[in-house]
Amino acid sequence: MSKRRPLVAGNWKMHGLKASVAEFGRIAAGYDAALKAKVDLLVCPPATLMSTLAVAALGTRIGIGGQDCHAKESGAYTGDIAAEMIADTGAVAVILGHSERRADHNETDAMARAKVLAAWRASLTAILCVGETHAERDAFRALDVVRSQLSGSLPDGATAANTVIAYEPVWAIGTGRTPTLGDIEEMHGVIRAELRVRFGDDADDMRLLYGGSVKPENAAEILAVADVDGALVGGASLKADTFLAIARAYL
Ligand SMILES: O=C[C@H](O)COP(=O)(O)O
Repeated sequence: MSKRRPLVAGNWKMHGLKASVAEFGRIAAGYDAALKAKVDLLVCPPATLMSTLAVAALGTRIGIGGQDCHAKESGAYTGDIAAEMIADTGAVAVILGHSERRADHNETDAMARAKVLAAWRASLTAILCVGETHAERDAFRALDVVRSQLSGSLPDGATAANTVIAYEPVWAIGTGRTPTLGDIEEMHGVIRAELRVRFGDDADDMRLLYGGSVKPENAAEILAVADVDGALVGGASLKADTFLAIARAYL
């Protein structure tokens, strides 16, 4: 029997100033005993807020995560952040291979793979994102694209403790559009099957998140889909009310 505990993760992307610490406080205040019993929460703020939120999160059981890291431990890489630096703030996870990184920074599967290894080196959980574009789905290539992203960006050595996979169809991010529940189930089933081939029974304990326009209105039906173990939430994670409402779908 699977030991998967749901995870609702918020990706704040490039949103948030010092004033957002109060919003995090509202998330922490609303993460009550009933929610704590059912679902893990993770908040991934911009790098400028990571240390502050890691301190604010002490004692709340909410994890803090980064949104990207460099593959190297240190060096002359202006503007970059090492996984070790993320861990040093008190953060416990890092989002990697997000489609916005792939599109805006030309990140390849090989680069995402190197970053996953960096995250593990720093004892961070890697939240590895995969997902097809709309053109790829229209061309019936979505399953193959995601299989290929997984094989190219997920190194051997993945475990339920060090890795979370987030399926995020690129065309569903920030658009208000979502795949059908059947399409989400099919994709998550394929990802689980791929993980089983590589990692055996351990794959049954790995968490697979769905991401892309998750809101309070659609959370319950999406989170009830087989092999969906939580959500990676963008826009709706910026407000405590909507973020917590998504988590409450598990109550
Ligand atoms: O990482 C989060 C996703 O890109 C989803 O963003 P969204 O919830 O704003 O569609």
